[in-house]
Amino acid sequence: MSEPLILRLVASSVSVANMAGRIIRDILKTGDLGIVEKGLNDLQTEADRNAQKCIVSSLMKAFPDVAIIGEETLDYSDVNPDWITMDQDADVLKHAGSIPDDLKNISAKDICIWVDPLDGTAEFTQGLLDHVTVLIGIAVKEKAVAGVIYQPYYNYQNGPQAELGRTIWGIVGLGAFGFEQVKPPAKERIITTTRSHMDGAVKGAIDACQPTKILRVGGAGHKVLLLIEGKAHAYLFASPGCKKWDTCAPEAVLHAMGGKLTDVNGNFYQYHSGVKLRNDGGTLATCLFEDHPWYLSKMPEAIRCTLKSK
Ligand SMILES: Nc1ncnc2c1ncn2[C@@H]1O[C@H](COP(=O)(O)O)[C@@H](OP(=O)(O)O)[C@H]1O
Ligand SMILES: [Mg+2]
Ligand SMILES: [Mg+2]
Ligand SMILES: [Mg+2]
Repeated sequence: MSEPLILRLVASSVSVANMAGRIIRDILKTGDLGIVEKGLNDLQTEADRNAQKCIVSSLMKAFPDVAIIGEETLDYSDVNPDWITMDQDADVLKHAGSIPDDLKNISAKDICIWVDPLDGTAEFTQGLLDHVTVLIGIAVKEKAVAGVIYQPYYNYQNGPQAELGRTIWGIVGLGAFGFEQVKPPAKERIITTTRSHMDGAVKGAIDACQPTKILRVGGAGHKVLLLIEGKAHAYLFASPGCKKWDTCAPEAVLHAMGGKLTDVNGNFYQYHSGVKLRNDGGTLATCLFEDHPWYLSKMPEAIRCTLKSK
C-alpha cells in the first residue's frame, strides 16, 4: 500500500524544493538576475520565476487533483522538462507509521499547496543569500498542517568548498526536522522583523514590546528559522505586507515544533484555496507557544484596530 497522502505531499515537496534551490543557485551564477519590478518595493527575478515553474509543474504532475497557488503569475507552457521531478524524499516517507490520526485520511479536494518559490527576493538581489528560502506550505481545509523550508545558501559563509543548502520540514502533530531546536536565551527579548518593509506601525508595535535586541532580516521563512533555532523570541510584523504563501509553510513548521503564529489580534490565518491572499492582520509569531499571549497583550490598540483581518 502506498504511504499516506500527507506524507507523499511532503516528500515530494522536499525533493522539489531542493531542485528549486539548485535552480536559484544556477541563476545567481549566471550573474544576470532578470529583475522585474512588480510594484513598490516588490521585486521578482528569473530565479523566482524558474523556481516556481519547477515546483508548480512538478507538484501538478504528481498531484493533479490538488489546488496549488504560487506567488508569481506565470505562463507554464515553456517549462524546461529537466525541472520536473517526481522524486519523493525517502527520509520523509520513513515516518509513515507516525502520522497523526486527523491527517491519515485527508482528501485531495481539501488540500491547498502554497508556494513561495523564493522568499526574501529583495535580500537575494542584494547578496544577503542566507535570508533566502523556498517555501512550500500544505493546508488541509483552512489549516496549515505541513511545511517545507529549504534554505539554498545555508553554509555559504564557510567558503566555496562548503556544501550548500538545508531542508527543514514539519507536520503538525508529528514534529519538525532538519534543525537543532534550541530555546531562546531566558533573560533577553529578541524580536526579528522586516529589513526591507519597515514603517511606523511595524516600529511602534516592536517598541511596545521593549525588546533587548531587534534582528532586521529578510523573508518570512528566514525569520521563522531564527525562532525555531532559538536566535529570536518573537517575529513581529505589524503590516499587511505578507501573503498566504509567505506564512503557510513557516506557520506549519513552527506549530509542529511548539511555537505559534497568528495575526496581531491573535487570530489564526486560514489557508483554503478561496481565501484572500493578503495577510491583513499582520504577523505575530513566537518560538514558544506560551510566550504568545504576552506579546499579544502589548500590541497597541490603534495597531490592533488598523490590522483587523478582513
Ligand atoms: N509591503 C510589501 N509589499 C510587498 N511584499 C511584501 C511587503 N511586505 C512584506 N512583503 C513580502 O513578505 C515577505 C517577507 O517580507 P520581509 O522580508 O520584508 O519581512 C517577502 O516575500 P518575497 O520576498 O517572497 O516577496 C516580501 O516581499
Ligand atoms: Mg515571500
Ligand atoms: Mg517570493
Ligand atoms: Mg515576492
